[in-house]
Amino acid sequence: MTRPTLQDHLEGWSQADALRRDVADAVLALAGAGLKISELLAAGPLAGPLATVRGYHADGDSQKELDLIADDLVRESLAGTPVALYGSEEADAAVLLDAAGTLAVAVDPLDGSSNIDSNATVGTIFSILPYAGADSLLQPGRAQLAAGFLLYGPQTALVLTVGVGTQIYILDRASGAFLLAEERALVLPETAEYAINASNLRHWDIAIRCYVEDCLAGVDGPREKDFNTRWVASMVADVFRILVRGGVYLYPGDARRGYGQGRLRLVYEANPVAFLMEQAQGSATDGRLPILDLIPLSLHQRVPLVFGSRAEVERIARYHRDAAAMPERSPLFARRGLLRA
Ligand SMILES: O=P(O)(O)OC[C@H]1O[C@](O)(COP(=O)(O)O)[C@@H](O)[C@@H]1O
Ligand SMILES: [Mg+2]
Ligand SMILES: [Mg+2]
Repeated sequence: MTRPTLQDHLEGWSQADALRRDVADAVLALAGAGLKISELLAAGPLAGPLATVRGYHADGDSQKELDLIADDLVRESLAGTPVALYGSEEADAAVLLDAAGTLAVAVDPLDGSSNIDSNATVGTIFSILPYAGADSLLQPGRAQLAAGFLLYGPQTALVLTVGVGTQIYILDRASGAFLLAEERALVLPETAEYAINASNLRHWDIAIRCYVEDCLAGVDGPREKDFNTRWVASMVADVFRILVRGGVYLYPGDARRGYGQGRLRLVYEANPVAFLMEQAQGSATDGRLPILDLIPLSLHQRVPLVFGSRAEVERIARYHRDAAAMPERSPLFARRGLLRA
């Protein structure tokens, strides 16, 4: 079976449309950077001290050696493409690459960087917007022209949307090309799997506690079915799993200092993932509004994030909107509660 390459697929989509061709150029450049990052990760310690902490963001998050190398590789790959503005999770401000360019690109060069030295899956997330001046990266997620991520696992994958479904490509190492593996990824609407860092349980608000409590109660609780937990601590790996077999991912705001709006960044992480989810018939919310409708106020703004199978995302949003929707409030379930504060 001959599979289309990423390049074939993008050429078929862009045809003679100038802006689409620019998007295709940017995506191919990002794929090229991804190939280099995947080679570094495959070599691990043989490629140097990739997990060594080299600095800190203003909000206290550490920057590892590979965070910085990946940022350089991505920025270099975009030079010479039609990208005007490059914003990176690793830099305070966006940089102008080419004032004549048509695109603005926001990148999380390495997502899941706490996993670098554990030989677990990490990735590179990107969001492509039309360039409209210095504040281009503050457009709402609905304005995205394309979004996706590279995943560095047993397979190196590229998950992409240009607004026509969500595609999955796998790197063919022999040719160096990304080959189409799934033309229309679809997130199952229902699931019995959820992903959350449960060590933060005591800091969650009542809606999140109630949701997780319902799942943990399994067949004996109000959901009347058993759930399974999955948490990779690499959002990209959780996104990929949800695309192939459903599930829901939660990184809510919590009561820890600096975590009122959760951990994930709207521009670099939540918007591209929300676009991929919606294009795969999943959904993404901050607990109240669809992520793609939010208007970013600053480049590094964090946002509570819940995405995945539609029925679960909708349930969690309902718990936030309407306390009465939480089964925990029912006197019957209250007697069985596992996690009561
Ligand atoms: O360590 P925690 O709090 O469980 O957070 C893990 C989450 O943080 C992230 O690693 C954030 O991304 P970065 O590695 O780019 O900072 C997500 O990929 C992951 O789901
Ligand atoms: Mg990240
Ligand atoms: Mg990162």
